[in-house]
Amino acid sequence: MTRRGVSLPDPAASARDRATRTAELAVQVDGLCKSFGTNVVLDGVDLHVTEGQVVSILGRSGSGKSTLLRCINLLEIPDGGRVQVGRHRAFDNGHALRGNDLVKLRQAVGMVFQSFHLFPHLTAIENVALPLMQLRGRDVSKAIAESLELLDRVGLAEKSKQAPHQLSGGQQQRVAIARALAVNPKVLLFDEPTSALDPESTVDVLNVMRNISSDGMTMIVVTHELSFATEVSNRIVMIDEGKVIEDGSPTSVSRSTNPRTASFFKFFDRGPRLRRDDDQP
Ligand SMILES: Nc1ncnc2c1ncn2[C@@H]1O[C@H](COP(=O)(O)OP(=O)(O)OP(=O)(O)O)[C@@H](O)[C@H]1O
Repeated sequence: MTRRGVSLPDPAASARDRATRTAELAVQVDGLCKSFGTNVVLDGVDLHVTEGQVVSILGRSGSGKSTLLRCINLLEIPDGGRVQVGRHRAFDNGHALRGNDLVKLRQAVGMVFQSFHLFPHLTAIENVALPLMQLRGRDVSKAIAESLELLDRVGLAEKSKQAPHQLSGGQQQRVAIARALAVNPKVLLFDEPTSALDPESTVDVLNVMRNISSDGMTMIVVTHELSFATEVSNRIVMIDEGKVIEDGSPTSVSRSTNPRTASFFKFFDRGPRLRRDDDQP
């Protein structure tokens, strides 16, 4: 496989240092419960994420990973527990934010989906400019200038005038990441951002995510990419049957003797390796 990607510093170390220095909680989830009918999906999940941390959420299919993400930005309304993002009390004491408070929460929490969710009738730059105009009050020329900078950040400035159907899946996902960054979120949630991509596009997208993490962005990433989980994130949380069964450093979790964790790591291939500074060209 071609290993194409940008050469980057070690973001895990810098993000970890920053997190240790500030130790401010960006996301606080306590006792989160969510059921769909009789299907208990989240059963008392706790997750505290400090600013600058990159947390990978791992677990078998159907274990509740996406539901956890979707409860953080209230795409799903929890049944119980507490969710706080920065100063936004998303869900507390049975009450979920609504109206303008919900809009503000959604600005604080960017989300990147598996299937990109770009507007098909808009160009790449228009997709990124839209939230800048609608949510951050930029005029057209300023929104376009900022969008170009964001597209440059994900390596796509030269594709700014292309429509989504003229871009590869990996390029579309990078536009989606630029768009998520446009609202200047406090935290970015990624729901299996590379599951629909070929290995080469996967490396491109993971390298962009690594870049963003090295800039200090707080990230919670549902992924099956063990390379990302072990090489980029500071922390791995494993969910199994709606409960957190592991929460620790990539090294400690990947060496866990818990049979369910061990079989998970054995089952999944480590995936495409990300390129580091010391890689040979
Ligand atoms: N809106 C919904 N209505 C009913 N059931 C749902 C809904 N969303 C999720 N579920 C169920 O909740 C369970 C957990 O789903 P979830 O998508 O959170 O799992 P996951 O760990 O992200 O899985 P995967 O890795 O396959 O994406 C599954 O049994 C799923 O069918």
